[in-house]
Amino acid sequence: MTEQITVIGGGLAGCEAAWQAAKRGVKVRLYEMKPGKYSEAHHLPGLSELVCSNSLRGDSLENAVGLLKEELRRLGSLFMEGAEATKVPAGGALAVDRELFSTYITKMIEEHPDIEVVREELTRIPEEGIVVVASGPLTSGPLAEEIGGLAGSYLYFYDAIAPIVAADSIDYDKAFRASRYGKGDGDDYLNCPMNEEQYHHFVKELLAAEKVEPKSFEKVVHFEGCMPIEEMASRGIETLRFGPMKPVGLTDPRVGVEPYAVIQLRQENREATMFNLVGFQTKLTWPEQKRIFRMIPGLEQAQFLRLGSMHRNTFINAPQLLLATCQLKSDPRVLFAGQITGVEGYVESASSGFVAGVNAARLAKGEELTVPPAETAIGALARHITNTEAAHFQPMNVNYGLFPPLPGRIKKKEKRGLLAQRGLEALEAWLPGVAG
Ligand SMILES: Cc1cc2nc3c(=O)[nH]c(=O)nc-3n(C[C@H](O)[C@H](O)[C@H](O)COP(=O)(O)OP(=O)(O)OC[C@H]3O[C@@H](n4cnc5c(N)ncnc54)[C@H](O)[C@@H]3O)c2cc1C
Repeated sequence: MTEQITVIGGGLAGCEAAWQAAKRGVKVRLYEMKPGKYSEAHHLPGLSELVCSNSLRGDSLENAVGLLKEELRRLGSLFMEGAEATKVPAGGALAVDRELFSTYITKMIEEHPDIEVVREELTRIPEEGIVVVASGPLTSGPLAEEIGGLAGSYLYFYDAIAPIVAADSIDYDKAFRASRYGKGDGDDYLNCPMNEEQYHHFVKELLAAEKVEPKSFEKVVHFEGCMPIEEMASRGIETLRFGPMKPVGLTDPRVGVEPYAVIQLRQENREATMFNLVGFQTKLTWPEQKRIFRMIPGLEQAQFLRLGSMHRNTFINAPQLLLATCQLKSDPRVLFAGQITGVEGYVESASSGFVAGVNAARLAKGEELTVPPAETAIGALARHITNTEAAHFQPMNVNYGLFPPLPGRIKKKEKRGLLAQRGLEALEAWLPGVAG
């Protein structure tokens, strides 16, 4: 019986999987190719790097991602421990200082006596032993080829990243502090207001701006939750005003009314020296980004610390290839976790890493593998990854349709509260002692 496992990739899923397996008394060898080799989207040398937004999204128990986070908290997830320790103000959302977050997780993993971190690119899946593949959407080329061979094929779609500006380059006479409907501390975001004329001019310029074109042989498929801003704008003049530029619930205190449209800036680090443009992921060329985004009131003199970009995302056809335990049907000693399974999002990736870590440990110890209960958000996610082809394109929300039916005549919000309660009871039954 092997009591050692290999994890490939020290991202959100890989670190959570390694942590959970080690917590269960199994030795882990974790391979991470940074800092020797970086993907196009990774920049920090540490583990568990958040590549785009620094937000882990809503923290309320009334939405799927909030439920997932609460379950992870109760399950003793390292991801949530790191997030709590490094959070920054973000209204009703949970956002973190990405450098502190990565530093925190790296330290915890590196100092764990049962985890050995090997800073090397793995180009092949080891032929023996239990392996968790968590190399992410930007899995390095040779390994992606190998996974393609093993899994029959792999797929891809495109993702885009939002720009970050320096706080001291923002014009605070124009930008105002407020969070939507006064959530959080009520002033967690900076908001750049636009009037109707400015908005129309901005959309027109955005549509005409030069974009980075994909290579001719590449078919560009975007994930809806990470749609480039210019792509959204092309769907209709009002689309942005009902999307990332929505003014609802954001009153400009200087005039006492909601602006016609708003660009929100979210604090990026603890020192509040950087802000990201919320929802402004883009594939405009770099000079065009500077030109167009400096049209935003308050950002005329903006200094860009990071510009937006677009990346290919690799994933396997999980519904066809994986069991809900995260195991590869054709070779059950190999488990997959994180975005390479087609699931999308930081919290979702960490959640799937949690399930893979628990199951890899069980496999190493000769125990029976399980899927978290269907009443839980983490259980729904595991089923969602493997049951639905559509998982690749709508995974930001756990599919509530997968939960068992509840008694009729309950309002939606109450239903979700009830699910949370039932979910916690089910969690306790799954991993006794964790949900108390
Ligand atoms: C461009 C982009 C923007 C995104 N924006 C958001 C967002 O705003 N919000 C959100 O919730 N989610 C976002 N996501 C999704 C989110 O990043 C991922 O879901 C999450 O980071 C994936 O976690 P992971 O552990 O699967 O992969 P990662 O966090 O990418 O970790 C994989 C790790 O494996 C390493 N690695 C790769 N190949 C090898 C190899 N051969 N050998 C050794 N190590 C290797 C990499 O260096 C990396 O550290 C975005 C993804 C991308 C690509």
